[in-house]
This record gives sequence, C-alpha cells and structure tokens, in this order.
Amino acid sequence: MIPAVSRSLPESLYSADAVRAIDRYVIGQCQVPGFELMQRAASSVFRNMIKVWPEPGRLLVLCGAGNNGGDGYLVAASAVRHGLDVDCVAVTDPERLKGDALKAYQAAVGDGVGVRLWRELDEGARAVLFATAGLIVDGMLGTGVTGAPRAPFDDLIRRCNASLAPVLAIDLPSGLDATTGHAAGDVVRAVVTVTFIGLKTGLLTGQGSGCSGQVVFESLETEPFLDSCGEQPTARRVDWWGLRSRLPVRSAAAHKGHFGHLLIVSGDRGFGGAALLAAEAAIRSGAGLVTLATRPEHVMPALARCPSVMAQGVIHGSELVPMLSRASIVVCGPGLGQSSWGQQMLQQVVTSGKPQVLDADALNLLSQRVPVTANNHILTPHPGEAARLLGMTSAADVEEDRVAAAIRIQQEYGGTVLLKGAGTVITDGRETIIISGGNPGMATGGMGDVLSGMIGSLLAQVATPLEAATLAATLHLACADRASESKGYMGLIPTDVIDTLPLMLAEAERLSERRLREGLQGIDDAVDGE
Ligand SMILES: NC(=O)C1=CN([C@@H]2O[C@H](COP(=O)(O)OP(=O)(O)OC[C@H]3O[C@@H](n4cnc5c(N)ncnc54)[C@H](O)[C@@H]3O)[C@@H](O)[C@H]2O)[C@@H](O)CC1
Ligand SMILES: [K+]
Repeated sequence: MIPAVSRSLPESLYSADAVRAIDRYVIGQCQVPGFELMQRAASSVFRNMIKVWPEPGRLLVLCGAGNNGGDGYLVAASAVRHGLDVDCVAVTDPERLKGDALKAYQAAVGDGVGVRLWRELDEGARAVLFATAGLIVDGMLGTGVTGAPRAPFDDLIRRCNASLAPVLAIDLPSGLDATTGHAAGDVVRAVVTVTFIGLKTGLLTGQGSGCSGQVVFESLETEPFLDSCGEQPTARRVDWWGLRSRLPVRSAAAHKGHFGHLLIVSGDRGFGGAALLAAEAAIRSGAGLVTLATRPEHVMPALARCPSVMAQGVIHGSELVPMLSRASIVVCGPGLGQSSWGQQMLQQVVTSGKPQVLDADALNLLSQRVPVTANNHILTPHPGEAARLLGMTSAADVEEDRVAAAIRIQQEYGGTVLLKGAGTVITDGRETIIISGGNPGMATGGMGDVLSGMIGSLLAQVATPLEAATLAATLHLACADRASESKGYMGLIPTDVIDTLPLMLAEAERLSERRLREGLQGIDDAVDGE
C-alpha cells in the first residue's frame, strides 16, 4: 500500500500566493526562464511516474488552459519519447493557450504527441479514453484554480474519480485549493501528487489530506532562492517520525513529582467511558500522578479497570477546589456534558488558573456561557466545536479554511488551539503546525478523549503547550496508524491506541537515549528506515 504522506517532505508549508511569488522571483530575479521550470516540473513528474508505475499501460494526459496544462503537455511529450502509448486531451482548446503553456503545447506536438480536443469527442470516444487508460495524468488545474471547477472540468474530474485507472496529479489534484485544502466543487482523487517549488499547505489538511494520495515534493532546484525571496511559510509540517527522537529523556533519579499531577475532570452520567479513556491515556503517556474527578458511580469501574488512576467521586463544584489545588495540570471536557454538573465543574476549572486542556463539552460551554480568563489553556475542538466557538453555522464553514479557523479561535480565546480532523492544525498565535499521519479508522467516538488525556500528560512533561499538543497529536496519530496495521480501519477503537502507546513510547525513548549518548547529528536519517 502506498503511504499517505512521504516522511521526506520539507517542513515549510506555503500558500498558493506564496508559491506563485516564489515562481515569479525565481523567474524574474534569478533568471531561470519559466519554460525551463516547466521542463524541470514535467521531467520530475515523468521520473516519479515511472518509479511508481514502471509499466503504466495507456497514459491519458488531461491538459487545462494554464501552466498546469503546460506541465501536462510536456509530460505527454516525455511519455511519447519513451515509447509509451499516450492519449493527450486538451480540455480547453489549445488556441486559448498563452506563454509557456502554449510553448509546451507546441513542443509536445513537435515531439509527435497527438492532441485531441475534448470538445470534439463524442460520448463514445470519451468513454473509450477513460475505459482504456492504465494511468491518468491530471494536468487540468493547479495553483491558478478559483472556485469550483467549471464545465467541462467538473465532468472530467468526475470521470477521473469513476475510472479504474489511478490518477497522478501534477502539482495539485485539480479542484483543490492549494492554500486551504478546501474543494469548492469536484476534486480529483489522486493516488500520487507530485508538487513543485513549495509544499502547499492545502495538500496536507482538509480535503487535501484525502485526495492528494502520496505527496512527492520536487524543488525544481529552487531551494537556494527560498531564503532570499522573502516569502514566509504559513505553517510547519510535523510528524511523529521527525519528533520521536527528541522525547525528553528521563533522569535515572526521576521520581513521580517530576512528571506532574494531572487532574481529569470528566464523566457525567452516561459518559463514564470518556473519563476512563482520558485517564488511562494520560497514565500511559507518562504523567507522574493522575487523579480522576468524576460522578461517584464511575469511581468503582474506573478503579477496577485502571488502579494506577486515583478516582474520586464529585457531586458539587466546590468538592473540586482541594483537588484543583493539588493538581499541576487539568483536563476538562471529555464526557463532561452540559448539565449543571458539567457547568459547575468547568467553572471551577477555568477559575483555578491552572494550565488546562479544554475539550468536547467544555468547549461547547465555553462558546455559550463560561468565559475563559487565562491564557494557559489548550483548546482541542473538532470542526463542529470550532464552528460553535466562532459562531459559525456549521463544521463545513470551518473546513473551508482550517488554518484560518484555528488562528481565529486562538485570537478570540487565547492559549493554544488544536483543530482536529484530517490534517490537524495547532497554533499558539506565534507558530502554526500541521500534522500529517492518521487514518480513517480514527473516526470513532472516544479517540478525542484519548488525545485530551495524552495532551494533559505531556503538558506536565515538556516545555510549552505548543510542544505538548504537537507531541501528543503526532503520537496519537502514529499509534492509530500502528494499531490499524492489525485492527484495520473499521475495527479500530480508542483502547487500541492506548494499548499501542507503550510500544511507540519505548521505541522513541530508545532513540532519544541514543541521540543523547551518541550525540549523532544524522540520527533521524539513520533511524528513519527502522
Ligand atoms: N513558472 C511557473 O509559474 C511554474 C508553474 N507550474 C505549474 O503552473 C501551475 C499554475 O499555473 P497557472 O497559474 O497558469 O494556473 P493553472 O494552470 O492552475 O490554471 C489556470 C487556468 O485555469 C482556469 N481556471 C481557474 N479556475 C477555474 C475553474 N474553477 N474552472 C475552470 N477553469 C478554471 C483559468 O482561467 C486559467 O485558464 C502550477 O500549479 C504548476 O502546475 C510549473 O510548471 C512549474 C513552473
Ligand atoms: K492538477
């Protein structure tokens, strides 16, 4: 199976505007002709294509009206030169082509590519093209797309997605917004996307995470110009494999007081499982002490399942006060409910001033009536909760621009914000991080409760809330990926993630200790394949 995201992708993520500005800078200031860049782009696509599909069968190359189409024509030319069977289709009439795209079209025709006009094909011929394709190369729309793909692009995208042939997308799956990861209409579902010059944010978050397939990055030899061009990345890409050898190494003289006392306030009637998942995930991610404040009826089952957790029944908010004073970190929200019990508990937590992780119903209450006052919290909304925090109508509004939504929540509520969903976004207002990894098996109740417990636990053990949220979220996704190897997607449940934690942490501890002992510079590269 092709992995969702290559571990060798660069860290910096750019908006479409930033990548276009870098293109202009390289062409204008560094005197690399645009057509030269296009040739490099096309040969990198062809090289990657042959690596993944050495014998692709009949190639169907779909070319649009802009430079993405220009890339497509040059890929078709390479394929013809290498003796492949190629159907090259001009989705927009070539007479509308300009500049480098026109030059590319002319070069392709000169190399013997037979270009067919989509407009001139009858339905039978169109159906045959898709039915006989062994591989489709999508050169329809790239960073120049605005809004939903218009006719005939929408129809072609649907045909690509209905085809049995895999799709290789040039630069972006057509229809995807390179900045936001949102698709305003139809969008190509690619198996591989070969992207150029700057890694686009939208490939790794929102719909981009689902439709880009394996993302391959090709700099087209522009890296020397990235620093001098002055374009700032919008976010940084992070995954567990890059972070794990930097896990804090425990001293041999460590005692439980060094790793915090986490208080989890969770589990109104009917939601006792959420409390248990958060508490067990916290204790399994290294917290020194974990106390669970929950409805009295959940205490016995909690102790029976997890005796390492100190479980205490609470009925009134005032009973939390002494527990809060003993805690160093608080997690509040999983299974909190929105009844007066949950409201009282949350009120005590937010007024305690303790560093805290607020999740689930704590966020719903926050959006209605409980104001946050401090700045030392981590808020972990899913898109629906994020919409409520922002007063938007629905999760779909948040999904239109996930990075912007996370930043707006941070601006309005302070602290650090972790927006869940495909391509998790974390921001503390100074830095924004996007996390790659994870799988559709995680779309099941309780996964978020596990994450809150892990974030609280790591908040007690690392330097900053951003670091705690990032480590916990990457680890959570990596555990889910590892667990899905044996459980699949449909069978994956939150306790599988908890059960995988010790294994993943043990691997990371070994690497962190080795890094410390050997001071190896290149240890990440060395261990990447382990
Ligand atoms: N020098 C450069 O700038 C390079 C650009 N490259 C390629 O060029 C692409 C960007 O090229 P362009 O700026 O020409 O943009 P695109 O090729 O992405 O698309 C622009 C064309 O699409 C049409 N269009 C926009 N939105 C549409 C919609 N919703 N429905 C239907 N048609 C729509 C526009 O009218 C325009 O004709 C990159 O994604 C990359 O593939 C590469 O060749 C590398 C070098
Ligand atoms: K494309």
